[in-house]
Amino acid sequence: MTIYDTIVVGAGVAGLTAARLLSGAGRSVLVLEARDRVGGRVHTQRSDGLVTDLGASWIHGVDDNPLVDVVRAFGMPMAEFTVGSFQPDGRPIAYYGPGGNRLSAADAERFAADVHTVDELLDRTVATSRPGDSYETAVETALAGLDWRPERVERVREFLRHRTEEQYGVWIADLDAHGLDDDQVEGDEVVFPEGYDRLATRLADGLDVRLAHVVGSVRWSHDGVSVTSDRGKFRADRVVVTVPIGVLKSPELLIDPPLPEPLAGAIERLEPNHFEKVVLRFPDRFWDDGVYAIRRQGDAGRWWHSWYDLTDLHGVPTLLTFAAGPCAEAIRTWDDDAVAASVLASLREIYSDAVAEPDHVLVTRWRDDPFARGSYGYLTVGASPEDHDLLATPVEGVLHIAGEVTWSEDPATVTAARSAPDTASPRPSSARRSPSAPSGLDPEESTQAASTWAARNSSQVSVPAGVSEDRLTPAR
Ligand SMILES: Cc1cc2nc3c(=O)[nH]c(=O)nc-3n(C[C@H](O)[C@H](O)[C@H](O)COP(=O)(O)OP(=O)(O)OC[C@H]3O[C@@H](n4cnc5c(N)ncnc54)[C@H](O)[C@@H]3O)c2cc1C
Repeated sequence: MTIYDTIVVGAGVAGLTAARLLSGAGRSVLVLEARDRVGGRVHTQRSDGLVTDLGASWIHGVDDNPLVDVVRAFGMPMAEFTVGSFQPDGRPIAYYGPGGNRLSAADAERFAADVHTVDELLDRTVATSRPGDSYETAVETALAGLDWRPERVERVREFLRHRTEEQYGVWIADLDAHGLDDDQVEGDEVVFPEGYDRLATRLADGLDVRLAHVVGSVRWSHDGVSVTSDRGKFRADRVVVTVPIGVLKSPELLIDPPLPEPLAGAIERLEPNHFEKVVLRFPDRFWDDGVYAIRRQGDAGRWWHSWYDLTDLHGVPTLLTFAAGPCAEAIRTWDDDAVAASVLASLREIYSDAVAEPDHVLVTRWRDDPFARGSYGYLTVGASPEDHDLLATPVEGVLHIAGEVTWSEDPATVTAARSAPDTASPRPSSARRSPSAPSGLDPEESTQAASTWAARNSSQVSVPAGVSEDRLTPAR
């Protein structure tokens, strides 16, 4: 039986990056992937000539983002769409008030200013929160200090609730006070008109990836690892496990002996969320021109409050909305028609009869996907951002958990999945972006691996002329 240097479990962005770093450093690497495709939660549907990202769409901030170097090297065109992090302003947004009328520009500006005021207060209440405080507690503490009339406070409260749901797919009282600590966007946000999946297919180039291999157990000792899939058993000196937090928590993947502390505690405190996309394509546009998003305030927007205009990106009239947190939990058992009917009823409260029946509706089901079991991880009340780092603690130099949920600077993102395999041990915050090692590599080898990574990307990938800033064209 071949004994590999490293087996990587999972061919998402984290697993493929880890495999490239290691094989670039001369290691023999085998990647085992349960699905019949690479990319994991980066998944693009191509049908009827349309390109739809069903998982990740955005890079949430291109400044100083290592992922941007990779997508540029791969020649992936990007389009600016700076609205993916639930900003209250910055780009044109059509706000509809509780009564269903569009807010004037001045009212929308006043509302956005209120959100910024509370955000500043919130920074302080989060920083001084006690262990065990929820994000809701921090928000209520910030709001309690205001002498505004109740209606004005309520608009900001509901905005922060919706932001928690869209950013982390969880009800505000179930997220730790520090659950949005990483929520800063540096620079423009971009999306991928030709599909985000190109990143994964390019990363997989030249790697030994075995698709349709569902790993059921990882047995490890000082002597190495034995990984059993439904298509056979494989051996290696070490293993990098990049499956999502929902899979790590499930009994479907056995790690034997069980993960020790501090990893076990971190897994307990992190949870997979409820967050799904609903994409609707219409025969004609009926919504406001020249806006990135439409937002609804008041009780009517309890579930469906934000729609993103993807028309220019998709080439046909298209709106994207999210089922997040309690809404996503509630619609889990609904069929797509019922979900569409609910979304359309909300749109009709704004645009009445102008809302046509959609030609096409797409509802994702990541929470029920056995190889995702949620869209990404969040910090339960009592958890700490450090839990992400603790989960990346190498186990006896043999086993390393990597993936989105093990990176505390930008967890829940493709950026995190790209960065997590760089590290071998918990990092002080100041050193989080410095390249360190995948499991089992010492710092010197790590630097080598990182340079090999860079060299491979520049020598093996032909970068078409003009790819860089000038491909950052607006999506609209
Ligand atoms: C709806 C949605 C929207 C999102 N939006 C954004 C966004 O706009 N921007 C952003 O940056 N991020 C976004 N994300 C998050 C982003 O997609 C993830 O953080 C990132 O792709 C995770 O990469 P990963 O490699 O860590 O995990 P994955 O991509 O999940 O890779 C893990 C791999 O392990 C495989 N696997 C699981 N179980 C087994 C097993 N038993 N045996 C073998 N293989 C197994 C899986 O099939 C998968 O391929 C979104 C995610 C979703 C679902």
